[in-house]
This record gives sequence, C-alpha cells and structure tokens, in this order.
Amino acid sequence: MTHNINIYTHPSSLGGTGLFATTKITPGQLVLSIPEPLVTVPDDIHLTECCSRCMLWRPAGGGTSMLNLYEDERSLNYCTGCRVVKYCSKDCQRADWRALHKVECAIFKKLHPRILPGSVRATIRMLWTTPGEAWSQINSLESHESELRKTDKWEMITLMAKGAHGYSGTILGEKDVRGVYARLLINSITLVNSTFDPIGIAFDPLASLMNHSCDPNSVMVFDGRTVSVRALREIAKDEEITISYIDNTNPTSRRRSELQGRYFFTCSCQKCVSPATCSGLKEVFIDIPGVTTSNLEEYAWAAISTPSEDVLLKAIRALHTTKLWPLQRQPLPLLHHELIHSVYIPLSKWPQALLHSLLLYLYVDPVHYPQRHHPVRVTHAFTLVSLFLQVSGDLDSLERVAPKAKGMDLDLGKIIWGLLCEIVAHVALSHGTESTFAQTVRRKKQEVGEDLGANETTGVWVGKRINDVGLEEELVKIRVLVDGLLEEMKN
Ligand SMILES: C[S@@+](CC[C@H](N)C(=O)[O-])C[C@H]1O[C@@H](n2cnc3c(N)ncnc32)[C@H](O)[C@@H]1O
Repeated sequence: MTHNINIYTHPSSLGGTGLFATTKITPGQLVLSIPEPLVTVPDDIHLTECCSRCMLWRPAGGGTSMLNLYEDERSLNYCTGCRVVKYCSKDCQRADWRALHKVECAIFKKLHPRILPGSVRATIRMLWTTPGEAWSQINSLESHESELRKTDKWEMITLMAKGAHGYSGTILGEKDVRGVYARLLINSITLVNSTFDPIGIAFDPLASLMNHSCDPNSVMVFDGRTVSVRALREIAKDEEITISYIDNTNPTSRRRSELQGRYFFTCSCQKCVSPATCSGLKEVFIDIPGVTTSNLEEYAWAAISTPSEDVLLKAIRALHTTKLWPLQRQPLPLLHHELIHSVYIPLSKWPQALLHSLLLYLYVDPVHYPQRHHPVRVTHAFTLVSLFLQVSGDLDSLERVAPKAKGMDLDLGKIIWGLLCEIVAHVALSHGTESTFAQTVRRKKQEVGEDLGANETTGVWVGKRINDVGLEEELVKIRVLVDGLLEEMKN
C-alpha cells in the first residue's frame, strides 16, 4: 500500500530503472509514503529491542530514551511461543501472527537460543509474504549476482540462501532463492529509529527503485515501519528522485569504496566528480604510540567502533592536534557523535554530552545538512534541547565542565524555548505533521511552555514568536563555551 505518490518509474541515466517526479515537488514535501513495506525485520542486535510488527524501539536500560524522546508507556514482551521476537501490544502480536509469525514461530523455537541472521529472516518473510503479482517487479531489480560471485561474500551468500531455502520450505529452487537473497542485499534499506540509528532491515520493491546520489534531492525517514521519502530541495517535474544509500557526509574515497563494495557502481554526482580537497597534513607529533600523521585517519576510523571515553577522546584530540583537520571532516564529527551517544548519555554525563552536541549543532550540522528541515538536523536539535533540559536544573554541573560559563548569565530558558520554536517550525517538513516525532516535539513544547510560564523570569519567553525570542544572541554567548572546548582539544 502506498500513499501520496508524486512519482513514476522510468529507465534512468544513472542505472536500470529509477523513480521520477510527476510534478514539481517543493522542499519538505512528501514524495512517497509506504505505511506497510513488504518486509521489515529488526536486525540481530535489536531483535529484543524492537516490536517485530510495528518496529517500535525500546532500548535496553533506557538508552537515549533518557532524553524523553519516547514518552509513551509501551514496553515489549516476548512471543511466548518462540521467546525470540517481541511485541509492543496484543494487536501487533496478532497482526504479525496472521501475516507470518505462525509459520516462523516453530522454526525460531526449534533453533532457540540460536537465532537466524536478519538477512535470512527477511528473505524467509519475502518468500512467504510477497504476492504473486509482485514477483515480476522484484525479479526486474538489480541483483548484481555476477559481480557478487567474484567477491569473498559469495560463500556466505550461498550459505545464507541455503538456510532461507531450507527453513522457508518454499517451492522455489535453491538457485532462485539465492537470486532473491542477492536482490535483498542490493535493494534492502537500513531501517532507522527516530534518532537515525540503524535498527533493522526493510525491503519494498517500489522504494528500492530509487537510485543514489551523494548530493540527493530527497531523504528517507522512518516512523516505526512506515517509510516516507521527503524532498530536501525543490524537485522539477520529470527530475529523478535520488536518496543517499550511505552516510554522504563521509569523504569521497570512503563513499566510493562503500558504493562500489556494496552496490557495484561508481557515483557520478557533482560531489563525486569535483570532490572537496583536504590539504595534506603537516607532520605533527601525536602522543599515541604507533600513530603518525600518515596513519592517523585510519586510527581515528578504527576508534569509532570502541565506545570508550578514553579511546574516543584520544582519537578526537589527535585529530584536533593537527590543527588542520576540518571540524566537518569525518571521522571527527562521528567520533564526537559516538562520544555523546555511546558514552556520555548512557552515563548521564549531561554537561559533557551538551557541550559536544553544541559543537556539532553550531559548527557541523549546518555544513553537513544545509537544509534547515533536514530530518537529521532537526533530530539533532531535539536531542540538544533534551540535554539543555537535563542541565538546566543544575547549572553548576555545566560550569564545572565549562568554567567559562561562570558569570556568563546564560538564559537557558530562552535557549530551550527558542530551539523548541525552531524545531516545531521545521518538523512538518522534516518528518511530517502527524509523525510520532512531530507529536513528541509538540508535546514537549507544551510541557516546557507550562513550566516556563509558571516562572516569572522565564515566563516572558513563552508566547513570543520565534524571531522575537532572541535565540541567536544567546547562542553567540554559548559559542564561547564550545570554542573553549575546541581550544582545550587542540592543546
Ligand atoms: C536499490 S537499486 C536501485 C534501482 C535500480 N536502478 C534497478 O533498476 O534495480 C541499486 C542499484 O541501482 C544502481 N544505481 C543506483 N544508483 C546509481 C548511481 N547513482 N549510478 C549508477 N548506478 C546506480 C546500481 O546498480 C545499484 O546497485
């Protein structure tokens, strides 16, 4: 089932078939919405943290929910049959049982405590739930089987497809199932939560037709299992709809190898054809054994997968020490992001999380996501508000981490209210007015408005229009704190 389709399919100059605009589409407008993609499954890590039907995400121990991003009371319960998948409600459990789980449950139970990998679970779902008429559409999608055969992935693909073939009991032959598995690998979409962290795998034959650009005109947003595609900028009638398959904030060489390695093509978008150059780094002393200017980048990328404050800070400091590593060049922003989300927030180190988030908000996001309504930028701004709210009751804690905050007379109420006004102004275009995220944002604004309104000093901001709040002048002050952090990191 699809909604608001402003698109048609047509051969693409980029490769194979693509989706094109039937009419002019304005920035933030919905291009396409698929409430029920053909397949959605939680990935292996998130199998116990997601409802297997609606993909509601409930991280173990709270995770970023400590930021009050997810306010409803629903919790997840195991399917009592297999004790492998979880659901948020009886309705979700019943719907999933009818759709497929009645068959899956016995297999999962037999294998327990082992679980089938997400790609195999997704293939089995595809084999069971795809309506007959959709197969021609799926079979016409790129599978890159001949290229895959030449890679070291082929052995694993053969093994996984064999598993999917055996467990599904399909009437298709093993070779055909391998074709389905290969198409899933090339055409599946990473399902993300509302903070854009990957939590699952989604596949839908229509959404899969979108080709890639590192400078895309659209972006994909998930609300549970609903996939929406929204315009980042104006799209002309008959222009091809493009999204980015990968993190397009990465440097060109990394994007190239990711696209070639996973999707077997070389992107020829403007960003790839005339890449921004990064001048060579001068030899500087890096106080980490074995790390020199020439292997610094590799060292920093490797640090991302180690969620330890010590490792991440060491890598961040090493990049800053060069004094020539642009703040926006990956992996520096990613390291700051990891530090916030994998270390500071889980440890409730709010002032530290706030300072690093401010650094990204002020210096990185406007460059990585130039559109104010870019969903990642809006989501980051909301995380920032949540961190300000955590710190607002204990300004001393901020002063301990950022001594320059002393005597600054910061008006956190003004900043929180200003940011919330800004987010509410953009959320309709970034996520859609009726999205769960937009509802959470509006609820938070109302709650904060009531709190601020009850206080004589802070109450003055409530009711003011966004341009009259004075957010900018307060951000100028707070920029000094971020500059202090940067100075400290460089020395
Ligand atoms: C998800 S599919 C997109 C739909 C595809 N065009 C089709 O007809 O099946 C991904 C594949 O499309 C092709 N593709 C996507 N974006 C491309 C681009 N910018 N340049 C060249 N080929 C692209 C590649 O073959 C890639 O593996």
